[in-house]
Amino acid sequence: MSNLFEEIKDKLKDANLSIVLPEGTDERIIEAALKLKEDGIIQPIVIGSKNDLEHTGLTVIDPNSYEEMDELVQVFMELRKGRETEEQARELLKHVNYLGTMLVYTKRAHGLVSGAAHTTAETVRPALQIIKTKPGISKASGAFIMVKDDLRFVFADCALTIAPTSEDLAEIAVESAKTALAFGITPKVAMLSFSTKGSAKSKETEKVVNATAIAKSMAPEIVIEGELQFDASIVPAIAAKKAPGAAVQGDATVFVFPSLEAGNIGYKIAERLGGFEAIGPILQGLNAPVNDLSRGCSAEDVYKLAYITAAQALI
Ligand SMILES: CC(C)(COP(=O)(O)OP(=O)(O)OC[C@H]1O[C@@H](n2cnc3c(N)ncnc32)[C@H](O)[C@@H]1OP(=O)(O)O)[C@@H](O)C(=O)NCCC(=O)NCCS
Ligand SMILES: CC(=O)OP(=O)(O)O
Repeated sequence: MSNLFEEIKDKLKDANLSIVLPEGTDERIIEAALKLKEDGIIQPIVIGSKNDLEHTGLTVIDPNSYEEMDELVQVFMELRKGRETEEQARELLKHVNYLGTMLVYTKRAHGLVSGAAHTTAETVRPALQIIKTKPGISKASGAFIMVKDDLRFVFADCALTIAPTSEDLAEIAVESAKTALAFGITPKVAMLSFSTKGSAKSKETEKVVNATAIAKSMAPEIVIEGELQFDASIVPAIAAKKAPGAAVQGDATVFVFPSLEAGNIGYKIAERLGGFEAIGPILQGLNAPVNDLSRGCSAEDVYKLAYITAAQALI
């Protein structure tokens, strides 16, 4: 993965991109912003108090004195088509995540990383309302790149859709395969379940069976297999027993979890017990890159996610 970051930095060298970090009151954010500034590859823009942050030498936007706030309020009201009054819009844009998201929407910044001090809902709701999903994508989803030594996997959805339908899971599978490709991972997608190839039958397993069929029809060029238990997706000998002839033979690289419960719990177990580094959640399917952090993140996580976010802006 260290190579991946070197590759990313190399690609970004002449791109002149800026990433907004709305949580200027969090020490981890400031530490990461200073490191990004020192690298000189992407420009961090921190939202916070100019007085408190003056000594850092960082580019700071202060919601209380931002000279372009009136313009942002007008743009926000236009895009929200009268859902908020001007007073409500002004109030919302005092929230750092709304202001940061508007900076991205109006192309004053190329991407946003937040969530060290906010919940996922507080971080992503402005992006869902303002930046919205790409044409043809019905729901955004959140993937993690899981890294340990030379192993790299994509786990999804670990962040957004609480109870995905078969259609949602299929879309998550295709988007996750694209995320894998974008970060140098050859996608082999496992649609996870507690059943392998009909070993159990229930509405939950049927949902994954249907999702697999839909995903295959959406992207016949991608290797997608399901329904698979985790062991059958990652251990060749178990795949040979439980799923002989399946397109994935213990060599899956992209794991699509059947619900947010499974995905969020699964990535944290791999991270905290399995010793994997969890980079993300990387939001997939949005019109511009906005990425959430776990509140348990380190300054290093913020720093790395800022590079990943900038790399998404180039895709
Ligand atoms: C993602 C989440 C915040 C959206 O919830 P919400 O804001 O209550 O959703 P709402 O139904 O009010 O929708 C708000 C807007 O977002 C849009 N939206 C909601 N979910 C979306 C999705 N997955 N993709 C794209 N847009 C979505 C809605 O269409 C709506 O847009 P509009 O205002 O333009 O009509 C919610 O599903 C959630 O809390 N998920 C779990 C997050 C979490 O805690 N994850 C674990 C830690 S990572
Ligand atoms: C991604 C995630 O689980 O975020 P948090 O730990 O902040 O809830």
